Amino acid sequence: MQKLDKQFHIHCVEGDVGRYCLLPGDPGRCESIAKLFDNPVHVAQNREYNIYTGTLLGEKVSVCSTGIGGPSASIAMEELHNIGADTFIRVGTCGGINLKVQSGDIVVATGAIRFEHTSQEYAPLEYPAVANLDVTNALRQASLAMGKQTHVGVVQCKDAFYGQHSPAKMPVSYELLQKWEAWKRLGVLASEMESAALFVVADALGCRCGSCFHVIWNQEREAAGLDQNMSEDTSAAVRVGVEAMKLLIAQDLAK
Ligand SMILES: O=P(O)(O)O[C@H]1O[C@H](CO)[C@@H](O)[C@H]1O
Ligand SMILES: O=c1cc[nH]c(=O)[nH]1
Repeated sequence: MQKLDKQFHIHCVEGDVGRYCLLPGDPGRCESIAKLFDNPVHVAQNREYNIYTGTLLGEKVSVCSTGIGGPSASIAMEELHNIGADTFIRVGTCGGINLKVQSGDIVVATGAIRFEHTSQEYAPLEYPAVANLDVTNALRQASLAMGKQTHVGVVQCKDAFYGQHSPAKMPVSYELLQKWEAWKRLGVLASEMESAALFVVADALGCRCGSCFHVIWNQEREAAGLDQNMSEDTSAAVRVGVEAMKLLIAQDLAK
């Protein structure tokens, strides 16, 4: 596929997006991210891909939703990269695993467990899904500056949302329950669905990618009788992602 061609899924051409891209899963989260850009314009919408472009610190920045899971997230990153993007921040939601992670907190991923399959079509399982250090540091700095309770560490990715939430009813419960116990003992912070694929695809393409998340709930805290809180307000994570992107742009401009 030619670089200048309209990209098959995201329906964008070169010039439509910036080198800096925010990647929420939910198409409905794009508008709230774009509202924090200067001069945002709605560029395209096709399938789960909703795209706006504006500027931050005078540099062109875009937001493109990825939909749910590694397959559609990898397509978004590939096609955005085809038309010039090379720096990505996923702004997602997650469910806490570690007991210290509470509803409404922010999680910043240093790496992601590859319990999904998209990344295996890019790299063997021995290869780790690691976030870019500069992006991760910017996300941590932005979240702490906002006074948010911030947890930095490993997240778990999977393909089946209900494999996380109803593992006992799955025919492969023996595997899901045993591995979940391992994630807990290893101190894994939270579970989500796209970062493992995004981190590995970013490495394959020579791009930078990091992730921050709004914690919706924590099923382990609930099971331990600690709380049953749930929060769907992603506005803080959105601001963390945008502020971190500004930090990266400022660093790049200073080079
Ligand atoms: O809120 P988003 O960014 O979609 O992220 C999380 O929410 C979805 C599941 O509800 C998965 O995509 C998961 O990774
Ligand atoms: O529990 C959760 C919440 C958001 N996303 C997930 O994948 N799991």
